Amino acid sequence: MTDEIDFEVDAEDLDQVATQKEVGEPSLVVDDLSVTYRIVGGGHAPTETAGSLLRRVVGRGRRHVGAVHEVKAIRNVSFVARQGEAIGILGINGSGKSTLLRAIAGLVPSSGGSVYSVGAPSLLGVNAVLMSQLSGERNIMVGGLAMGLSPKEVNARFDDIVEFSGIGDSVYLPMRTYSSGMAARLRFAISAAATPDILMIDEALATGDADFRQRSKERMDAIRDHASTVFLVSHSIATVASMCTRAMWLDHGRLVMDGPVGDVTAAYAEFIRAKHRERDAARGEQASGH
Ligand SMILES: Nc1ncnc2c1ncn2[C@@H]1O[C@H](COP(=O)(O)OP(=O)(O)OP(=O)(O)O)[C@@H](O)[C@H]1O
Repeated sequence: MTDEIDFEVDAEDLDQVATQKEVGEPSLVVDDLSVTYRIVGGGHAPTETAGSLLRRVVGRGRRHVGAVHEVKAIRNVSFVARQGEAIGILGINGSGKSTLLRAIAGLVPSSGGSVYSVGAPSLLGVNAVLMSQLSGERNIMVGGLAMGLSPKEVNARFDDIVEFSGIGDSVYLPMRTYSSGMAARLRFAISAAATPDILMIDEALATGDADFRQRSKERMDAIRDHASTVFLVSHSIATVASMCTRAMWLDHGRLVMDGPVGDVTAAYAEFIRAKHRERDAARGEQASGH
């Protein structure tokens, strides 16, 4: 867990508001879900103090290289998502946002609780299958297959994906040559090419321009029209406010707030402002030598 606070509070581009749609049947039930990562080796817990480090170094501590420690990334989270909802997931670094999506997609095992879903939730996020040494073209195939499309379906949608991403002829170059914005736009275009029952997008929209965001929003709306649910992880309060109808706020793996997007983004923005004030005050004290 870091105490880094690296995201905006002010909505500089709230030109759009998420389209309200009639919500339908439950698409996903998350019941008392917990996820614990077990880390083998490394030798020390992240909370280690100078004292505990000294004890360990001089051999009186119990920890040793090869020790296992646990990170409770998700703690007893429960909610029901419905068809037609666009749900933003907010929280500072390390609060458990990606882990929650990965657990819903079945990519990490849960240590407690259950997830029930209609269809298979599809996750194409920052850490997804795409490979930097392959061209965008090959990655469209790899990503499309990972989203559940057949090779024929991927080929049929290839031009649309390239056009949506706006990367042009760069699609034939290795992805490692892309800017982070280009890569993020391509990932989003691939994930949005399928219409899964539950689409989960991890940090894909942060780098697009206004035009790309508008197209993304339209695509997310179209997916929701198909009785699907969209989850969107973002560090940007403005993105969640403009793309989502509902928001969840995670902190230390706990779901601290879940409700209409306006209420949650307002409370979360206040929390971030308070963190900024704390940090500035601490810096001020340091600077004045206290
Ligand atoms: N594969 C892993 N092995 C061990 N610990 C992990 C792993 N992935 C995440 N963690 C830890 O689990 C906690 C939650 O991480 P997660 O990536 O889900 O948070 P996040 O809110 O998505 O963070 P960020 O905003 O920085 O992407 C953090 O303490 C992180 O260090």
